This record gives sequence, structure tokens and C-alpha cells, in this order.
Amino acid sequence: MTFDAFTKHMLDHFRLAIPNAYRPPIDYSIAFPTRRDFDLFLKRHGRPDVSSDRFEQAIARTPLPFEKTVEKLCTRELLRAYWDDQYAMPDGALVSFAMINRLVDYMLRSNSRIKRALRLTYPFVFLDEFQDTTYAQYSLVNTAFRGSRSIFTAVGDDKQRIMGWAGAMNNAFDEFVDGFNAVRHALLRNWRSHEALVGIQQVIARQIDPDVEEVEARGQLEVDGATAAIWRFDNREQETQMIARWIRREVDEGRVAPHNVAILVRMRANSVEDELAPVLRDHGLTLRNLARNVGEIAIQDLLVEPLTEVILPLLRLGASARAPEAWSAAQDRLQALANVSSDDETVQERLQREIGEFSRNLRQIMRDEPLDTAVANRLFAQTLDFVGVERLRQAYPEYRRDADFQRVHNGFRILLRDCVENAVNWNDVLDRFEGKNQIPLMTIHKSKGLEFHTVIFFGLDAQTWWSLSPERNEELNSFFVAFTRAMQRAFFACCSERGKPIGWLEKLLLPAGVKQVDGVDIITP
Ligand SMILES: Nc1ncnc2c1ncn2[C@@H]1O[C@H](COP(=O)(O)OP(=O)(O)OP(=O)(O)O)[C@@H](O)[C@H]1O
Repeated sequence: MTFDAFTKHMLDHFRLAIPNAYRPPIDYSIAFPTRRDFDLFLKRHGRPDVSSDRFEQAIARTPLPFEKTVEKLCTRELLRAYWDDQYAMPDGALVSFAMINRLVDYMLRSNSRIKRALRLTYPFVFLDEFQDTTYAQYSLVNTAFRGSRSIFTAVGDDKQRIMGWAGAMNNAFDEFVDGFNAVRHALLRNWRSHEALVGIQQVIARQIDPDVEEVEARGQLEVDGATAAIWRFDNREQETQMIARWIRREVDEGRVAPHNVAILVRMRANSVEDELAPVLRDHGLTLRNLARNVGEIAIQDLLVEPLTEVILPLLRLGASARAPEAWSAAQDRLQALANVSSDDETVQERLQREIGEFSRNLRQIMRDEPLDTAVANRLFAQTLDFVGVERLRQAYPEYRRDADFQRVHNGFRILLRDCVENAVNWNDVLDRFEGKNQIPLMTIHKSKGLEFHTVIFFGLDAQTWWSLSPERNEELNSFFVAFTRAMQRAFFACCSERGKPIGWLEKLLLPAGVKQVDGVDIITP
């Protein structure tokens, strides 16, 4: 789970263990404060001289209680006023993830029994994408586990550090080596990409870190033709049309499935969706903007929610007579929810009987009733009833608060409703829900850790990448992250109507083997 999910889980589970003076009420809401919010607060409290960025960092990094940790009285008072304001919002307390982190840190420091229980629960701790760990997150890891017997593994790549703006540590691995007496291992085999792509990645890597070690490519080349190119377009219309035609052809010729062609953007996925989705639709292709919200939750987040993971396989069992994977997923999840051991054969048999009976019931509804929103809502409600709302909310502390459960519940209902539109059958509805055969669209930040057969980067121009320069490592790191998502092919769309080419980057890429293709020629026989 993410740090935020972990700390929120801890807060909701052990809220009462937080000392009184800082304990949030049970019905708190999650806040995502912007720079403007901090500016307004500082102005209201007569401190427009304080930089909002620094103040935000102070909130994230100052341990509670302030009375014991902050030396300067004025800083202490300002921080205290911020917390008081957040707790006294007219619509109820508003708590940001930075505050939740501090609360959990405080709770663990003031309650050794919870800390001990946590250590016993997690004898192994794996910290992924460690290069982007913030100081606050790292201090929580220290509070929770330093001096414990747990075994730690931190994995990441400094060249993929892209969260510095959000407070990521400057030298996370050095701190980790010092703090946890860790041994360094360089992972020098790339199993994702083939030799030609790894060669180009190394050129970018060397620009980021001249001392970078050589990497051995272990991925196999599986396609013919260009595997890395800059596609040059004259105008937006040509760009969107040609990209749509190119994907259509690749799909038709069986080279790649739509869900394995990712469109990555630097920012503003929603406006790219507006531009690209209609053109793709004209070519019979569906774009899925994973950043789009359904209600108050992004599709990318909804898909990995426990509620989704338990409901979806059950609905799938209703939609298909034979779905062995859905069957075992449904069984595993219900078993975990009911806390049943896989050795208990009697209970196992009962569970299987119940799943069988329930899915027959769903199948009948799906067969006999119309494929519409009302029936979709009913199917969802009945499946949730079968699982047991209370049982689900008990098993997952993140659902204990109504607002959190409703956010996910609503998101699920809205996405299911959207997927019913124009679907041909219930399996089609569920495929759409999961994003099967749709082209994923996401920002580079959200693509971290993922991989796709083909990656098309949309918007390689000096306007979109206004702050990319050979000296600005974090920007170049983003570009590196985008490039390294590709298993077979990486293409970069550069359109003169959007902005000028990035000269220095092209000078680096072209000699490394990236082709330059005129937009009208990307579809050649
Ligand atoms: N030993 C291995 N043999 C075969 N395939 C492997 C092996 N190790 C990893 N892979 C495959 O290589 C790909 C990349 O692995 P993984 O996602 O773990 O890399 P990563 O280092 O986390 O990448 P990143 O952090 O850049 O996202 C995956 O498809 C994975 O299944």
C-alpha cells in the first residue's frame, strides 16, 4: 500500500490512541490543500511574509506536539493555529495526508504497545520507489521500525526521482544505508526492455548521472520496424488523426492490444482526453483516462480498491458461465473476508455452494432483464449485500468512515453506469470497467512502476516541457520514467502547433538511435 493508505489505515484503526489535544474527530474529511489555501491562511493570520511552500513543508516535517519540538514561539503558534483552523472548518475537520502522517508518528511515539504490535505484524518491510520517499514518510518509518528486528528492503532508482517538488528526500538511499545499516545491491539487468531501447535509456541515464553503471538488456525484441522515434506533426489535427490511424492499424494487424498502448502526458490528462478521445472513437478505439474522476475517486485508484476487488469477480461469474479466474478470485476474497482458513473443508464447501448459488441468481438476472443502468445498480447492490457491507467495512478500516466508504461505493456505481452505455452484453460492461481493450491515458507521474508494450508520449515540445533543461534533473528524470515504461516501442509526438522541438534533447536522442519520422509517414506499409 502507499504511505498515505498505510497512515490513514493506522489513523482510522487507532484514532483513539492519539493524545487528546491533537485527536481528529471521527468524521474528519481528507483535505488536498493548494498553495492558494496556504497563502490565504498566512494572510488571514497576518503572516504574508512566510512562504507558503516553506510553511507547507513545516507542517509535513514538524513532529507533534509542537510545544515540545518547535523552538520559536511564533512558528509554534502559527502551526498550532493551522491545525486548529483545519479542525474547526465549518463543514467539519479537514485533515491532509501530511497531517495524518504527523498524527500517526505522534501516536506511535506515545504508545509503545501499538508500536510493538506493528513491529510484530510486519517482520518484513519493503519500500518501493524509495527514491521518492519524503522526509516525513522516512521519519515515520524510523519511528515505527528503527531498532526493531524487522528486515528492510528499499528499492528504487535515483534517476527516476520525480517527487522532489513534493518533498522527496535528496539522498534517500544514502540515508537508508546509514540509518538501517543497509547493504547496497545494484540491479543491472533490465528484464523489461530489449537491447535497442535499453541502449537509448542508457544515453539518457548518463545525462542524468555520468557515473551510471552499464545495464544488461534481457527483454526480447518482438516487433519489426522502428522501436523508438520522434514523430513530427505540423498541426494538432494531423497529430491526433495520424496517431489514431497508427494505433488502429497496429491493432488490426494483431501487433498489439489497445490496452497495451499507453498514451503518456506530462500534465493535464483531462484536456488531452478531450482532444484525443473523439478522434480515437472515430477509429473505433476507446481512450481510458485513468486520471478521470468517477464521483470523487480517480478511476486508477478505484480499480485497486478492496471493494472493487471483491465485487468485480462476483459480477464476472454472473456474466460468464465459465470464468475460472473470477471463481478463484471471488473465493479467495470472500474467504479472507470471512476469516476462513483454506484448510477448513466444511466451511470451504459451504462457501463454494453459496458462490455457486449467488452467481446462478446473477446470471438469471443478466439473462432475463434489460442491459441498463437500473439493472446495473441492482446487480451491484445485490452483490454488495451478498458480500456483506458491514463485513467489508469491518475488514477494511479505510471503509469505517461513511465518507470514505461512500466515495468508493459511488465511484463504483458511476463507473458501472458509464460502462453500460452502448455495451453489447454484461461481459462487455465488465471489460469496459476494467479497461480491457481501451487505450490507457495517464500522466508520467501515474505511470511510475507500470509497463506497456508500446508507449506513445504525447507532447514532446518546448512549450509542454517548459522547464526541461540539461541541468534540471527532475524534469529529465520524468522523461526517463516515461521512456522506461516501454517494453517494445517508445514514440514521442512533437507537434509544431504545440511548441518548438527541444533541441538539446533531440541532439541526445537521435545519435542514440531514436528515429525522426515525419508525421504523415508514420503509417507506411
Ligand atoms: N528475473 C526475471 N526474469 C524474467 N522477467 C523478469 C525478472 N525480473 C523482472 N522481470 C520482468 O521485468 C519487468 C520489469 O520488472 P519490475 O517491474 O520488477 O522492474 P522495476 O525495476 O520495478 O521497474 P521500474 O521501477 O522502472 O518500474 C516485469 O515485466 C517483470 O515481470
